[in-house]
Amino acid sequence: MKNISLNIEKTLGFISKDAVNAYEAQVKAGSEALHNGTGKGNDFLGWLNLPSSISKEHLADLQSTANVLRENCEVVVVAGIGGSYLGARAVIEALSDSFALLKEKKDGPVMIYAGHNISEDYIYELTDYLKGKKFGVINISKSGTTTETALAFRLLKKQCEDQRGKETAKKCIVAITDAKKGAARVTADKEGYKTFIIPDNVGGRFSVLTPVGLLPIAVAGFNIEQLVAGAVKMEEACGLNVPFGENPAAIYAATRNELYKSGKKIEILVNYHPKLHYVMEWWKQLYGESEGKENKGIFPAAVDFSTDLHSMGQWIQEGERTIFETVISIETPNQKVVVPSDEANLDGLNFLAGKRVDEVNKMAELGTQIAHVDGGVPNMHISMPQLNEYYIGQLFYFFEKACGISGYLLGVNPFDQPGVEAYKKNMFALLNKPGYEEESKAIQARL
Ligand SMILES: O=P(O)(O)OC[C@H]1O[C@](O)(CO)[C@@H](O)[C@@H]1O
Repeated sequence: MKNISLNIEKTLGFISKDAVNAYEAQVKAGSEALHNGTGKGNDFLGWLNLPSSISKEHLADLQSTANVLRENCEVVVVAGIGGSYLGARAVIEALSDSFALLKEKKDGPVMIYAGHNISEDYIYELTDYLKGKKFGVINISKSGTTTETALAFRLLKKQCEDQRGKETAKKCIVAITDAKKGAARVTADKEGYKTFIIPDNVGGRFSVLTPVGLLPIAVAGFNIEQLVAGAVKMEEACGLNVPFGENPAAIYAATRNELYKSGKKIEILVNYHPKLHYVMEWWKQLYGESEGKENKGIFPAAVDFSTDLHSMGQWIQEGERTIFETVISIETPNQKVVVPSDEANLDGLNFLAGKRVDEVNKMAELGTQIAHVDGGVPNMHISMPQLNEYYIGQLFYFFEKACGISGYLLGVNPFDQPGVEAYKKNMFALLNKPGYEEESKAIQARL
């Protein structure tokens, strides 16, 4: 079976191959720091050997819990924010039929999301949609105290109990949280929910291969064994002893850092299949929270092409030359559609007749790559043989490993996120949360 592969050829007019290769020693030091646990944030390295340490029994436990939800729920709400929902959503949206929600016949529960915003309209519309429905909830929060998620869960728990009764609700609510602390743990223990633990040493954005990602993905009907198998494959392919030139995580980390050093401050992740939209969102959190600190770090952005070629395409082609692109390309689509011939040919598209739509998409991709490189945008290319669980598993681990190395190359702690506390502190002060009296006074004086 093939692996995902990385091609950096189209960055080499902007940075030299020698400059990339010159990172070899630094990358080795970074990888060793990860594997030996001697670098910054070394109490959050549980993700590193996670794929190969997932047991069959654990997967079976997840699958049987997923089956209970599948059997008892027509809708399952995944409540979580950031790393506590993006990985699951990334896989579920990438692998689901784009119109699954509109189809009468469903293969499993409808998967929807909550706890990732504080919009009153969203919460109203969600709870309204759930009225009269047999729904369940997967409540995901590592800290167990995240306001967005806790607020949504408070409403969903009540609605589930009111609609389905306490006993059924108990069967249809699952908590994924810390082993001991946090409000989500306290509630789950008190109510007797089935729970899964997020290991202490796995941060939210690295948690997709824990129950955080695996349970919702299994509930949606996707193959978590294959997802893990793909990640295991990349754990090997990006391992400590794999030579620099053959290690995709090492090369990606080195190339993006060299591009950054040369003035390319923004990395745009690109897809040509909108189903990958949430894979990009997952990646944005992974790199944004890991690297954006100490007044440095590449800004991770993302676009869906060719859609965004008709909006952001102008900026990318001719705006400030501080960007580079990383394209995720799917070699073979899962479906086949051929462009039909038309006798009148009023739209002038007969030159495409007989071709697969993917051939047109691939020429859009190639044409864009050439145009953007000509326009001063270095281009990295990640090739994914197919869109399935196995290759998404590979992609996840590849990006995680590269992120750890890249953060160390940049000289930051890739495993903390102190900056996200600032808004929370102000919000609590403004809402007069008990314990924030001093902050409340201080912030009121500034208004
Ligand atoms: O799982 P939790 O603790 O609710 O956190 C959710 C998200 O919030 C953050 O802690 C940022 O506030 C992320 O790092 C994390 O993925």
